Amino acid sequence: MDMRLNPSILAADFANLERDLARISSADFAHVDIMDNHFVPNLTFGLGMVERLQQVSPIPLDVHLMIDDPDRWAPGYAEVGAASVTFHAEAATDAVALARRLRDMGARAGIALKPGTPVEPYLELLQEFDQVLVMTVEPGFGGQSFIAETLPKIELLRSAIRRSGHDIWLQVDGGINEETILAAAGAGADTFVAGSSVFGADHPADKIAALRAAAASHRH
Ligand SMILES: O=C(CO)[C@@H](O)[C@H](O)COP(=O)(O)O
Ligand SMILES: [Fe+2]
Repeated sequence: MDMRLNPSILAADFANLERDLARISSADFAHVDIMDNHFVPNLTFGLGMVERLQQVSPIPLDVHLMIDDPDRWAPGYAEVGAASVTFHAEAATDAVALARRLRDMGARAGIALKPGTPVEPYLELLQEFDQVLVMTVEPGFGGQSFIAETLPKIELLRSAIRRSGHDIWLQVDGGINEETILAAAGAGADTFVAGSSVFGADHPADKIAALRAAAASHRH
């Protein structure tokens, strides 16, 4: 099974994003957290910033929308060239229609679930998505601790993805470090977002390699 390691630039230096994107060029995607101060109690940046990051990033962008009304706003991120656009199930009015629209625009379509959101309603719809993001912290802030109670949801999704026969990426986001990545990989995650553990390291490239090696050692 392929795996991906996506550093979150939420933990980068916002005054030096081009420099920090260069520091993670050995990663698969740069994870970009969009927060609107409504869906989550924090605010980051929006479409204009993503358009510019897209122009200077050495690796493709994995956009995570923590915003209200993604049905209206998500296609704009596909339009500026984000490789993947993930919106929250709790915020979308018509998740399937939105995912189809994102795919038509050439982006990978992702659906995200907060720690307390059950996955069962989505298990029959998995083929509509290219990736599913299981939040392993409450969305809104970096630097929180991994919530181990999310592991059964990851296991359930891994089984359902396997049954579906589709190549759907299973992403975890929040509190991922060299210890917690073992549990997430063991439960079946194959795509790992890590913010503070990568950018808090003296050498982000070495941390990316260490996280990859840890995940590979516990591959499902
Ligand atoms: O979406 C989010 C937070 O809501 C994440 O992408 C964070 O940026 C992850 O940060 P760490 O927990 O790895 O510090
Ligand atoms: Fe995120």
